Amino acid sequence: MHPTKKIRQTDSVAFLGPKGTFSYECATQVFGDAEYVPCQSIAKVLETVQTNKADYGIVPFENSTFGTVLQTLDFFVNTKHANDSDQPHGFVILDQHYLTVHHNLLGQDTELDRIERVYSHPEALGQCSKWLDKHLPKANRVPVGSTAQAAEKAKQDRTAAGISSIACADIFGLHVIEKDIENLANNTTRFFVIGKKVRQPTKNDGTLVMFTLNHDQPGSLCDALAIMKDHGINLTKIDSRPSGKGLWHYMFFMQFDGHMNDDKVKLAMKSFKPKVLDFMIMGSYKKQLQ
Ligand SMILES: O=C(O)C(=O)C[C@]1(C(=O)O)C=C[C@@H](O)C=C1
Repeated sequence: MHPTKKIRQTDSVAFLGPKGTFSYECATQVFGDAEYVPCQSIAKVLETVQTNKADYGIVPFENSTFGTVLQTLDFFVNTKHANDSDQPHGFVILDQHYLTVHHNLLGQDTELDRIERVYSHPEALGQCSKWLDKHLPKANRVPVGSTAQAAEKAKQDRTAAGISSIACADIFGLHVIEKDIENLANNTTRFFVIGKKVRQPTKNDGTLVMFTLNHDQPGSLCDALAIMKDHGINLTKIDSRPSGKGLWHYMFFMQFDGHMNDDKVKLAMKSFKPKVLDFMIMGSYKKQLQ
């Protein structure tokens, strides 16, 4: 059983809606019976947990084909510090879940020639770019809030199609024009489970932190990363996004092995923090096989 399934049945889970999205599929795999709260955007999912309107939230973090989900990172960047806390105001990452993602072209009309536009979430359009280039090179690619919103749009327009989960064909009463149109057959999205409380260490965990740096000081990133090496902590992913603090100024995201409450990690963070600015621990989660 997945560790997160220990929740009470009355707990509520915010997800990128409506029902039929991959976020919904992931949420039901993780939480089973729960009260589900559909949200219009990834930012709204996080805000819903932040403002206590749901106990948990599910957000996509990265995809094996198209990379990091920028909408999620950018919400993290804008998260405010709560007093002097190392943790962002209102939520922590407490678990993760991998979902195999198969995309399908859905529409009212099954003739490819008549499709003038294709709706989907920007991540899904990216994950299906090769199929679209080959089979629908002239169709406009229109980004919408989620893959299920794409199916909703396709239901309103005979000359459009949506890239969505297979479940959306039944939910919205659409034909499956083409199945499995993702660039890579093993297309997988990694989701974070967001909540209020950090989980206990399991001896096989990962942690995500974010920070900025003094960009004028040569070697400041190198000096910070050297601390992790010195403490024998393995780094597993680094991202950067505009920090919002000025032109060409960045927020760095660093993922590494270990739990924020492990003594080894605590010691490393004590030395790491003075080397960086705006440091925040986003959370720790059990590492899993995909
Ligand atoms: O639109 C959806 O179905 C979502 O749940 C969002 C999302 C994403 O943002 O990555 C989730 C999984 C897939 O990678 C495609 C889209």
